[in-house]
Amino acid sequence: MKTATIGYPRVGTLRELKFASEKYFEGVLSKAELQDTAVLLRKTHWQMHINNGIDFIPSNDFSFYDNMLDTAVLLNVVPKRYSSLQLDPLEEYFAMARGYQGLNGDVKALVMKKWFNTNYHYIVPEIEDDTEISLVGTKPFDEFLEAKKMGIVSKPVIIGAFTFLKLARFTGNKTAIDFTKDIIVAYSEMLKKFNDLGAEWIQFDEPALIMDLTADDIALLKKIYGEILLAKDSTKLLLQSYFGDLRDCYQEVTTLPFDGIGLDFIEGNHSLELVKHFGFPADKTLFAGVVNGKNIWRNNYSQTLLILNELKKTRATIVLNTSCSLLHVPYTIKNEGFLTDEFKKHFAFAEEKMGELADLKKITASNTPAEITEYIKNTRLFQESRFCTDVSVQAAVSSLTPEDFVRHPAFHKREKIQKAVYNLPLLPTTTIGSFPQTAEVKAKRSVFKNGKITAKHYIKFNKEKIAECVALQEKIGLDVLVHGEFERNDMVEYFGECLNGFLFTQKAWVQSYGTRCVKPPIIWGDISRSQAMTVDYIVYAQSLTKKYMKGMLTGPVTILNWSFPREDISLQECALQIALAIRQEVLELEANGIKIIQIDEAALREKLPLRKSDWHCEYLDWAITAFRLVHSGVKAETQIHTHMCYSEFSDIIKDIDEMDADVITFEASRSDLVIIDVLNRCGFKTAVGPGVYDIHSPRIPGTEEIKEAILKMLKKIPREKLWVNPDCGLKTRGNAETIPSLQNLVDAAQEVRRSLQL
Ligand SMILES: CN1c2c(nc(N)[nH]c2=O)NC[C@@H]1CNc1ccc(C(=O)N[C@@H](CCC(=O)N[C@@H](CCC(=O)N[C@@H](CCC(=O)O)C(=O)O)C(=O)O)C(=O)O)cc1
Ligand SMILES: N[C@@H](CCS)C(=O)O
Ligand SMILES: [Zn+2]
Repeated sequence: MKTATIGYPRVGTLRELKFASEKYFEGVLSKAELQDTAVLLRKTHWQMHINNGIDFIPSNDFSFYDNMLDTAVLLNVVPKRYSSLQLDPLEEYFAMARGYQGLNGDVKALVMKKWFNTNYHYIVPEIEDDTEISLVGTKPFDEFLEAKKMGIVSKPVIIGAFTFLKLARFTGNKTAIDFTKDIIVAYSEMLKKFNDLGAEWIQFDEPALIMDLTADDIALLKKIYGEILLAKDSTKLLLQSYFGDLRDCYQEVTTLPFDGIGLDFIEGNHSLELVKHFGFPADKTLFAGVVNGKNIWRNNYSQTLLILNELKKTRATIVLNTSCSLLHVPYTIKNEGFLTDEFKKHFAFAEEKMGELADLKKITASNTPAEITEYIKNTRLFQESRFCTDVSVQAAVSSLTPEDFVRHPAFHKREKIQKAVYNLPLLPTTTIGSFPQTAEVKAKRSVFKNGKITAKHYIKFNKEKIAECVALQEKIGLDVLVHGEFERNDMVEYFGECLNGFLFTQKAWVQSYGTRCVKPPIIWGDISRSQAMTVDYIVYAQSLTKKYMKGMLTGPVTILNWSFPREDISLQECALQIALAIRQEVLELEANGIKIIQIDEAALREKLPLRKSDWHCEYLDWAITAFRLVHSGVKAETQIHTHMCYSEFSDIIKDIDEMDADVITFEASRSDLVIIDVLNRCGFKTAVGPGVYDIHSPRIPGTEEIKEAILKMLKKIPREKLWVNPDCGLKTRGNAETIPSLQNLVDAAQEVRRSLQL
């Protein structure tokens, strides 16, 4: 069996692309220097594939920001507000990704959304009525030729036409169907061009096919590929799915004349069943996603062989593949100096996963796989005990009763009590928690972590930052203050470091969006809290002001979803363990006089199963209850806030209300406040703070712009329920844009209060 990967990380083992891009944005690095970094990274990644003997090596998986954005540019899907800036192509590309504020104009960034059920974010292409989709770009061809120069006939990877149209946003009256003719022409030309360049295979990524599909979707799929496939010459076409199974279109896909079909046997719960039930055409190649592209635990070879043995029965050619792009895992375990081999041997990051593919190739080639050294070693690993249980934690979870998940008194009673206690102005202003993580803050943490300064020195520094932050917020005139989160490297990793049961890494970076990366902690064992994690800093921050200081925590579902989870216990069990630990922190904050506590559940929507039928049974029932467990023990007057980064929750609005928080803040500005209508229609009880400006972009929103957003919200949301805040935390921003943006926010809220005589 041959081996393949769907795509590879691109940010660089030491985040070279991040640093080069950020220097380019600052004007410190030239375009040519940025391109040099990109060339070197691509070369390195291809070489890694060669070193591991991978047969199908991807190209065009590289991106300066995001592959959906790359595809939009390739297809001439550039909204006029960007093309009219008259920037050079790379600048125009970054203007779409990050917004632009400069000599040529002032434009917001395109909408950014979660990439399926991952912590990666894509840029949403915007198709206007007069957009002319056509193949205008050259990136995939250039990168194919670049690989060819290294002697590699790579497998170009392109977002497929179906997924592109399904994820795009149509801003006028036209819909996907009005653009199919043009997109078919563009993709057919692409096929021809690759054929001329000598590509043996081309991979069209179609993750949208694993979602619930309507009859119209299936008709669209058949139309698109029925025609694109007519343009096929000798270059073979691989339809690659991932993040689930093709249960709604398996027969259509296997009937179309693709040369290869990529199926996910990790997240695709029905994939094996579909193959067994309907068969798989013996004349096609089955790219079998058997190595997990999302989690970092080692592959269990004996279990994988069971799947492969079933697949062999189809008599199709089988290629050993990852379940999705390796973009979602870190580069290599080799760089982890702090983890001992006892731990490391259980993990496989991107590079090690290629090693696993190579092992499986060797094992499957043998008539006596059980005698192959790699197989024996792997079997032993899975027989070993991992010493990761804590019986007291397990007992605490199993003794939970339904009453532990209910907060008293009920919402409306609490609302009245809190109104009387807090005496906040209408439209209270606040922020989401973090303030700019400046170079100074990161450098101080770095020297602390490297043992060059003492804990005492580090804590003193953080307290100085907190004091500055509190003074700044008072000066600006915000109503509810935050401590700024200067002590946190990340809102999840920080808690992972404080809690028992987690492992953390040094260089295991994974791209989240653009130049932003995260280092997800690893859930190794049962989770517990042995000491307070935030209380000292929050209590200190509260001591500096008469205003309310929000305690700031990350919720159990988000900690779980943004970590690498265990595979030996259920996600529900793990979420409840974390919930019990965070609950203790909530109660300790309350006992220390903190009246308002925010428990971020930024990632709650993210892991909602991609198919509606699985929402409740597989997720919401335990995710919402885990959150409720965290705050059900507080007093009526303690105000619980939560925050979600994305407003993509119209369809689970009742469940969000069921979280029973007192206030929820969320992203709304980058998605045109659509969510506000939904809140209005469904009689949402929780008070809301829909973000009035986008923090993912460096542009400074004007007071008028923010006033407009507030007034628009007030048309749909009762004034007693509306909070005014940015979209998300300010950690990625600099002080230069944060201070004027927040001042404009406060000025806007005050002007609205005056104008409406609130
Ligand atoms: C809110 N979001 C988050 C998501 N996921 C998370 N896990 N966390 C989030 O906050 N998902 C959705 C959204 C949007 N996504 C992100 C993702 C990442 C960031 C971000 O700001 N990332 C930072 C890295 C943060 C971090 O871990 N910092 C560390 C390390 C800092 C560092 O680079 N240190 C240098 C040394 C510095 C020196 O010596 O001067 C080094 O290690 O080499 C820390 O602060 O300690 C990023 O820069 O990408 C935001 C939103
Ligand atoms: N409290 C966090 C939430 C981000 S989603 C922050 O402000 O960064
Ligand atoms: Zn957020």
